[in-house]
Amino acid sequence: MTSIEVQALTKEFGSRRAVDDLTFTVRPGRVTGFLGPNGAGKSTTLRLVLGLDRPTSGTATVGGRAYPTLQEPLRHVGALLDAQAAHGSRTGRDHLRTLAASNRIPDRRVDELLEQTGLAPAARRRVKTYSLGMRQRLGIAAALLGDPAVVMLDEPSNGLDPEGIIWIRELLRRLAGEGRTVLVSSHLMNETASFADHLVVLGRGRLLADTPMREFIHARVQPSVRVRTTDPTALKAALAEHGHDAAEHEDGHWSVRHARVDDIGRLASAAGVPLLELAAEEGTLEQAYLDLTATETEFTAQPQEA
Ligand SMILES: Nc1ncnc2c1ncn2[C@@H]1O[C@H](COP(=O)(O)OP(=O)(O)OP(=O)(O)O)[C@@H](O)[C@H]1O
Repeated sequence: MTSIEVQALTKEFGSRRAVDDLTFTVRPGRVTGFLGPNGAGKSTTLRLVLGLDRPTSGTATVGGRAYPTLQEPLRHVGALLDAQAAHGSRTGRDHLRTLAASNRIPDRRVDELLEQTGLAPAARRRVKTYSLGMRQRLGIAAALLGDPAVVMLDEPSNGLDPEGIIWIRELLRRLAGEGRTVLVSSHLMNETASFADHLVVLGRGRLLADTPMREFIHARVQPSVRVRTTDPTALKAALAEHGHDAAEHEDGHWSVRHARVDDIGRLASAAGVPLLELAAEEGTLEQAYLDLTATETEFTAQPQEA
């Protein structure tokens, strides 16, 4: 089993600390969402893991080894960092073949990946004619060429159409289900919520959270019960009588905080309040993330140098 281990990792660019004493482990068999505002240090951390930058101090290893020491690295770690990186004058197929050859990966694997990523019809077109979404798919194909145990993707949904977004979600779930280590950075909270089991959250280069996604949400957002009725006065009275705190929304539904759906259902029924809708409302990742951003100083605006 191959984990990504980041240990006391620090990277300075001049006087700017992009990554600040980071320690975390990304484990196999689950999708880890990598979150944080612009400039938090996500891409720098991924680059350090891939040996594309040298740390100022600390280490980043994959399965206990530094990436540059891996032989035929595509067979161990697949990464998508920059979808624009492919050479525009090559065809998609040639781009993948070149990568495959340098890691002794057979050409048939290239054709498999072109099929899997939906690029087969465009395989013989030059990359410069590809849309952003197609380049993104090409980058994902490149990452998966060597059937790696570790997959790291920076904003993989970027530029994908709705069908592509569903495809990437299912792909990530499948890769984790196969026991691989999957680390995915994203700014899209709904997207991340749809595929991640675990979260690593950065703010100004520091670790703010390393926790299962459910715990991250539950620690910050109280679940509530959503209710709609034809008789708001009676509902309000019944809730107040039982000490429930309820808020009415513009569209006419009510949220009852810190409540269980069974209790509200029983209470409404006993009071003869007609219900049109009754549902448990789980907190969302977006709410939890915004709660964190509101409370952590690491999220406050970073002065940008000219
Ligand atoms: N090569 C570099 N030279 C100087 N500063 C850099 C360099 N690369 C990154 N930085 C700085 O390091 C900080 C972290 O940047 P990084 O790109 O890692 O953040 P990020 O979390 O990936 O952001 P985003 O969500 O916008 O992609 C930023 O302040 C950035 O300006």
